[in-house]
Amino acid sequence: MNHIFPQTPEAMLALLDSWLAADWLRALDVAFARLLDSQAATRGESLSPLLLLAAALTSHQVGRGHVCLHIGQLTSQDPDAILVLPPENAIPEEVGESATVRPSSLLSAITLKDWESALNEPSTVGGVPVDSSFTGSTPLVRVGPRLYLRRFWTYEQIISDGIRSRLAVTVPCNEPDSQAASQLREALDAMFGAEGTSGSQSADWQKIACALAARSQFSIITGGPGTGKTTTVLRLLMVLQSVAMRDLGVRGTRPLRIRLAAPTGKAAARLSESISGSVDALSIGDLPEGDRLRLSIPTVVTTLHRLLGSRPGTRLFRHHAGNPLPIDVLVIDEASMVDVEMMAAVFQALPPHARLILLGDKDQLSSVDAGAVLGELCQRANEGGYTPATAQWLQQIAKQQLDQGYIVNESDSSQGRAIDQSITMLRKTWRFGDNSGIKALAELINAGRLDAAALEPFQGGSFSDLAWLKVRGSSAASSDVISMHALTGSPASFPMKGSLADAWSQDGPFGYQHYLEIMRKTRPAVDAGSPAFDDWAKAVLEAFSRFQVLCALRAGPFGVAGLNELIAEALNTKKLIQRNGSWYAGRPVLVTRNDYSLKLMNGDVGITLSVPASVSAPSRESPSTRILRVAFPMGDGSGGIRWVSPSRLQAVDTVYAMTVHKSQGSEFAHTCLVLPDRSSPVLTRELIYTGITRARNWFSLIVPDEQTFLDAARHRVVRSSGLGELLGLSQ
Ligand SMILES: Nc1ncnc2c1ncn2[C@@H]1O[C@H](COP(=O)(O)OP(=O)(O)OP(=O)(O)O)[C@@H](O)[C@H]1O
Repeated sequence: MNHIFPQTPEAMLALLDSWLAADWLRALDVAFARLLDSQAATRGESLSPLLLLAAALTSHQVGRGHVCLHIGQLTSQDPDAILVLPPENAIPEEVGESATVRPSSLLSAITLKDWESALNEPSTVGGVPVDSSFTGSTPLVRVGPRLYLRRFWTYEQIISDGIRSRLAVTVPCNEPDSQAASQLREALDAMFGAEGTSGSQSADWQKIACALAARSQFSIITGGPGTGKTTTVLRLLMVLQSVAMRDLGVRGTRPLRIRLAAPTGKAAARLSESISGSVDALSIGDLPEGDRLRLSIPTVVTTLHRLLGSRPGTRLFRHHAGNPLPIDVLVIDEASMVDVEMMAAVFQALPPHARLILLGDKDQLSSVDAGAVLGELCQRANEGGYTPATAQWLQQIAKQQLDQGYIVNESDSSQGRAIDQSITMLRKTWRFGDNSGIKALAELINAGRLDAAALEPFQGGSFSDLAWLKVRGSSAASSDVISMHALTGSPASFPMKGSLADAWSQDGPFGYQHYLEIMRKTRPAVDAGSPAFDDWAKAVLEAFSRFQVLCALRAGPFGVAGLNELIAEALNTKKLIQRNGSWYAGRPVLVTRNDYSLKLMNGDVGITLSVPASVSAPSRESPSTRILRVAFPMGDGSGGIRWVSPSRLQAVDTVYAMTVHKSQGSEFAHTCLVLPDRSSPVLTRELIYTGITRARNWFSLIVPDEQTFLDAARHRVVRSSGLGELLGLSQ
């Protein structure tokens, strides 16, 4: 240890306090170290300063999305980078070198052996081999180089046990000559055709996904935007239900009880809309169950919180191992947003026989809270990792021939694990045409093949759905470009030509002026009655959802606060809104905290409208008196509007600009991503990819500096966790 390393617990706690004062750590992180110190003192023990540091840093890493602290990395890599200390937004003058010691200086002489001996404290740290069942109650748990808060170690165990027990179930259709296999074959052929929907030339990954998911109690279907995840899961549910319905009448059988869920209200509403529109349109070939089959597929999608029965103010749910959900199949969409704690709660609430199907895009940003469950489980999805036995089964049941590159060599025991056999990556994009710039840019970023030359076609106007706007730092000229784009969507900056441009401009790309014009032009007469105002609100909300400005940061001119102000001011100047207070007609707001009494969820978007007093509730005011109310979609599949008084909204932000993190699970016809003028640890490949893939028809990028974009696209996020190792996916 070097001379600056604190030699006593008191000195270490004082150092942690200085990190807290400098805003490097959260109060929670330091309080945790203090708690361990005082617990040890009551036992008459004294903990080593290094252990106290480890405790605070483990809590710090959890706050940053990691499931654990990777001690090995602290000795082999730059600790400042691993811990992001000083934090990305630290102001150098305030936390100058003299004020605080950096982790790199503090830990420069600390070896792995030092860590191991400090953590060898059985009353505080439970040390366990990778998959032993640990029943101790120590506040920290160490598994090899990973140090966990016990709660988070437990979540990983629950998830891994839930997956492993489901993968271990032998399903009858696994045996190609069985009756179950022949029923599955028939149902798959009815839904996809004997050769699959891609024709006989290439593998139909959707049919493969259905077949693999049908033979496993746990499965994942991953893929980029528009690769058909929803379409595939719908067909899968039809296949599962059709097979289940054939057995009806056999004692004890009934149609499958299926539930669909998503992590946020927004994502749930989007899946619900997509499924409702698809069930009737789906061809079910000559399956004998006919319309009964369609009716047995739910179209209502609930949030995970609602499904599990969250209890406000607690971490507990109404459904858990002692009161499991009464279901047979659970589908979770947008699973990349589900953190370890919620995923563990799902596994606990599922009855042991229930099938779990996860859908999501493995390359998107991970959950806001700790964990990267989908990304970690899908780390080998690109390569396939199917065993020869799986490939042969797919050939017999789905009539799909896997390319050799996706099949592992059976002699390599580290490959072709059980979990690999239940994951399918959809590889063909159906939503975007071959000339789509959105698709090409997203693929380029994911492939990591990025340099200035590769960006040229995107900047040079080769794609009609993509606009690349360069601005110069935070100058007045930059502000003008951003405000103009936010107002109009700048159709002229999309390289559309001639009559195509005219046709397209009818339908976009729009900016915010569009929804404000709809608001002004289609406002019902004051005595039109509540249904007319509901319809008006729906039209305004729909128009608003056609465009969204996204950004990476919260603060600064290119962050949420700066952009919201810039855009609101520009709309005000153009008299599209009248900002005479914090609440005004046209103000769009984003709910930032669940509010169960108002039935509003974090992420819900509403628009402030001026309506007659009688619209939202019986009122003593004169019917002609106009008041401000915020219109939110009801979000229960009814298509209704919930009117809320602004004074009741405690946690909302204006949402002309939204962070990419908040936009997960949403999609907009025109998405504009504004990047800051300097690199930041927040700017990552996952963030850029998630931003681009929120766009359905048009994508515009506003970049002050091309290098910032390139740096971001090269910077990957790797969250520390042990789930992959527990399931044999990584060492
Ligand atoms: N096999 C297919 N043949 C023809 N069209 C398809 C096929 N699969 C999907 N599509 C179409 O592609 C579009 C995108 O499909 P879908 O919504 O299922 O994709 P997704 O991966 O769920 O999209 P998202 O990224 O929005 O979650 C839909 O219009 C769908 O009808």
